[in-house]
Amino acid sequence: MKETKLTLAAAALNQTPMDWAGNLQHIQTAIQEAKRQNAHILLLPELCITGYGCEDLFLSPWVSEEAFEKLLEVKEWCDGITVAVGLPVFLNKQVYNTACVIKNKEIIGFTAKQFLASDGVHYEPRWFAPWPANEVQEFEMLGQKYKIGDIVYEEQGVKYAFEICEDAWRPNRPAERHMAKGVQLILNPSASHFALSKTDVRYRLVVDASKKYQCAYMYANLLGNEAGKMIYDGEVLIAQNGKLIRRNDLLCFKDVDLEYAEVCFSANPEIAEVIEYLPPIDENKELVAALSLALFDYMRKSRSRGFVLSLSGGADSSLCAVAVAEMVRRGVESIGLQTFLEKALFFTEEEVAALGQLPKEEARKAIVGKLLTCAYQGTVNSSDDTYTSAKELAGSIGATFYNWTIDEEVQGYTSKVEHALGRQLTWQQDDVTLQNIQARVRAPAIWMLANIKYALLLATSNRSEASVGYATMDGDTAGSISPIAGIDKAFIRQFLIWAQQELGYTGLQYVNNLQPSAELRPQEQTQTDEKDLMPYEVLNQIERLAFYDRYAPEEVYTILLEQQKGTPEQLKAWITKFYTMWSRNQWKRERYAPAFHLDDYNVDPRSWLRFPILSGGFKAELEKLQQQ
Ligand SMILES: Nc1ncnc2c1ncn2[C@@H]1O[C@H](COP(=O)(O)OP(=O)(O)OC[C@H]2O[C@@H]([n+]3cccc(C(=O)O)c3)[C@H](O)[C@@H]2O)[C@@H](O)[C@H]1O
Ligand SMILES: Nc1ncnc2c1ncn2[C@@H]1O[C@H](COP(=O)(O)OP(=O)(O)OP(=O)(O)O)[C@@H](O)[C@H]1O
Ligand SMILES: NC(=O)CC[C@H](N)C(=O)O
Repeated sequence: MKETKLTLAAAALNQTPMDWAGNLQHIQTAIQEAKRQNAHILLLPELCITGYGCEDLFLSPWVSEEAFEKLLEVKEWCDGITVAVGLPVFLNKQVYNTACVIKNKEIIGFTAKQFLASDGVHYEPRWFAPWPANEVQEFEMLGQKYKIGDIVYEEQGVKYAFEICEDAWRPNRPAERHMAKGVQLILNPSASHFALSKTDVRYRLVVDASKKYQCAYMYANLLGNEAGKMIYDGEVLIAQNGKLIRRNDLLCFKDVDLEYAEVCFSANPEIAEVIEYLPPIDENKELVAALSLALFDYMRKSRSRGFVLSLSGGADSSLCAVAVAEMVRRGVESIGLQTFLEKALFFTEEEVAALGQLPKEEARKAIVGKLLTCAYQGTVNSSDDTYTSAKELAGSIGATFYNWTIDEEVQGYTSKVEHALGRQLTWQQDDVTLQNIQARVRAPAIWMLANIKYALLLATSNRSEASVGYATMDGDTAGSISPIAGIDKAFIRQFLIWAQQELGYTGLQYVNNLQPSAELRPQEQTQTDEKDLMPYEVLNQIERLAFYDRYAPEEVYTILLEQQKGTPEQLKAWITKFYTMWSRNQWKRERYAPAFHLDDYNVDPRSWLRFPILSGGFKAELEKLQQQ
């Protein structure tokens, strides 16, 4: 085999479904950059012309037709370079998820995805048809004939072929067959959603495949919060024969993040620059990077002017506040102050100039002050501790902070209802009602601030309380996005300690000394979440065993008993409480504000976990459990 050297480039793109102009702009920028680096081949992410998250729009033939028109525009930018670009193709009344190869302004083929992603957050079989292995067909579009299917391409004698995202995740992956066809380079355009620690799986899929199939392997993922819920880390990998050659910094705030490398193809290729060491995964760092990029993209793509938050000084709302502060810190670090403010879309030229004059730290706080408005809304049941926590945290990050009480409004509603019923409401008889009215009365004023500021109202729900419906509907669930609803409470609490110590958020010292409490009952009752529910650690374990590992209630009990998580009686009581509350509160999970997918699973019925709203509530299974 004669030696050939090719410069390979791959770019992560921050796309948006159906933002034709924006998506094409990023594709053009990537092509220009790849040409500047004299790249022979440029790989772009899966479905990057339309965006990956177009949902049922993929079923409308006109969307594929429009994408084809855009492809013809992209083609014209590809002089002297080969570019792989993703789009849906409507053919024989079906839609195929394809990567189109354009070589020197000529379309030379479409590779169609063979394995459709259908687990967790993915629903591809609803829109696309899988392409059969080894099959190549011809089709006609706008008077031209094209090849589509399982194609092997060639660049200067180097044979290459594709695995499109999920293709690489299956045992019978196309790479198994590519080898026999003499393929030396595999391209993988992906839309692989972010989840904690997932990069490690991708690394192994790519690097191990390059070893197993003795080939070069290039991978390009989407970047950013594309369509609202899923976040993409923009991972770019280039590997050869089991060695990693290139990998970028994940979750950056750029529109286009391109990496390139010269790769030698021969019987025994010399691999010059090898990355020997990748730092170990730190899930806290991953979380803050994903959360802050997701918030920034959501804000600018929804054309909102920042965020409003009902800040209780407790863990959940404190995390939301820190996430916005980190959005500013990481964003400015990633793309610079000027670009960050321009991308935010609503800062005036004068503001940008004035902020540019300030010392770094001051500028950051001033930006947070514009982007985050918080209010502490106390009642007679609130403590000085939570007030101090909220005020100090807001002050330390520069957020705008208001403080008012809601006792008058609570009293107003309570008196009206008491008058109508002809009796007083009491904590003995009306506990939940008297709690919920406080949570509900916090909603209207905070919504007012959101309306005044044209800002997004952050709902602070976490996954643990979503599982058991431990929240007041239209009260503390009020909001337009729920950034942390995918993360469990135990993770949130350890994260805040880490953020205080490692990221320097000294304002978190107060919340880190508090026990989570709703503060909805009179203070002498010392309400805590864990007294109302069960230890969060146990709640999280039951949730995971029940809905991630999919065990039956009895099996969950046996596992927790073996792990000595409680006495038999305690465990039976907690498991019964969990399943009962889980079933009763599915309707609430249907009504949460859009949530980011961050952990390896979530409980959102619109993305990861579907469950009936009305059900038997595990009655028979829980009765059986009691007899154990
Ligand atoms: N299947 C179904 N479909 C539709 N609606 C259904 C339903 N099942 C019950 N409902 C309705 O749900 C309503 C009850 O729901 P909702 O009013 O939200 O209230 P509910 O779930 O009864 O109580 C809220 C719980 O959350 C706790 N909480 C509240 C606020 C903040 C915090 C905190 O941690 O800070 C904790 C509070 O201590 C209490 O235990 C009832 O009116 C009932 O009719
Ligand atoms: N005194 C308060 N002032 C402003 N908002 C409040 C107040 N009390 C509760 N809230 C709102 O209700 C939400 C739900 O309360 P919850 O207790 O679940 O969360 P938290 O207070 O942030 O954290 P923790 O549960 O750890 O105390 C809060 O995140 C906050 O948005
Ligand atoms: N777009 C895809 O095919 C994504 C599926 C793949 N299993 C992933 O999560 O990365």
